[in-house]
Amino acid sequence: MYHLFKSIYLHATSKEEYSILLLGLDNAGKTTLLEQIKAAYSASNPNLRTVPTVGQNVTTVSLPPPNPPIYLKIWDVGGQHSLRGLWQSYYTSCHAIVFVIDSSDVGNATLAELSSAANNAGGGGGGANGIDDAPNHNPDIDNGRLEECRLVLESVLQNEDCAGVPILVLANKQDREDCVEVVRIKEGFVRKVFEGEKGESVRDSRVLPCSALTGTGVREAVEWLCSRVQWNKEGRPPVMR
Ligand SMILES: Nc1nc2c(ncn2[C@@H]2O[C@H](COP(=O)(O)OP(=O)(O)OP(=O)(O)O)[C@@H](O)[C@H]2O)c(=O)[nH]1
Ligand SMILES: [Mg+2]
Repeated sequence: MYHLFKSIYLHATSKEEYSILLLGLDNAGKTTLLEQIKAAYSASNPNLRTVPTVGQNVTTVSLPPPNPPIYLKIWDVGGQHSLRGLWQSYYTSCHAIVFVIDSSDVGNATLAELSSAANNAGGGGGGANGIDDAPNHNPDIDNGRLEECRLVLESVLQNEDCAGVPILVLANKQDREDCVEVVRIKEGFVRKVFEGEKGESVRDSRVLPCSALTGTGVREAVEWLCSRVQWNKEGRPPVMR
């Protein structure tokens, strides 16, 4: 009888916990985003004086009503080239991935040019390092780190440990005057990568604008994640805490 009551009590008082993995190139804004999420859900001030992450940062937030009573455990990992090999050790246990893009570092290309850069998937090795094959055919077009970003996003999508995991692409730094607007990142770049041969597996995805620095768009991002991890909970069950 004791055990029955204990299990009823534990069931009634425990909450689902989902792990969210923040990925993206170095300087994209992952740690700043983590700080804003932590601040938004714990009524504290964000520490926006970030330094490049070597290793990981992690924080757990509990969402207030009307959100469902769940925990999000958010993992922020370093995006520097030499650290990207560590990402895959997080894939099997994550419930969603946020891929953060610096919208001010994808160059000045038009929508059509962005698309053709995205279509340039080519046959190259395309590892997670983004330096092997970089076919930037037109020297007049400054693509910033778009090509590197494409290779890295493709390598995430291709990894079988990420199969079926919802992916939120955040077009970050939308507060900057020199940023590329979200529609261009979405239609000209991300959609092509997802529809390309290296991103072909069907998955739940969304592209949203945000500014991790000002906090704009951060709650919308968290709410999307919250709904999608729950929607996918048969595929990737939560941990009970
Ligand atoms: N203007 C602007 N700057 C931002 C924004 N988000 C981050 N930054 C700045 O971009 C720089 C890098 O931010 P981080 O959050 O440290 O970047 P990161 O992705 O964690 O970088 P790594 O740890 O090296 O992978 C910092 O100077 C931030 O202040 C944003 O939304 N707008
Ligand atoms: Mg960081």
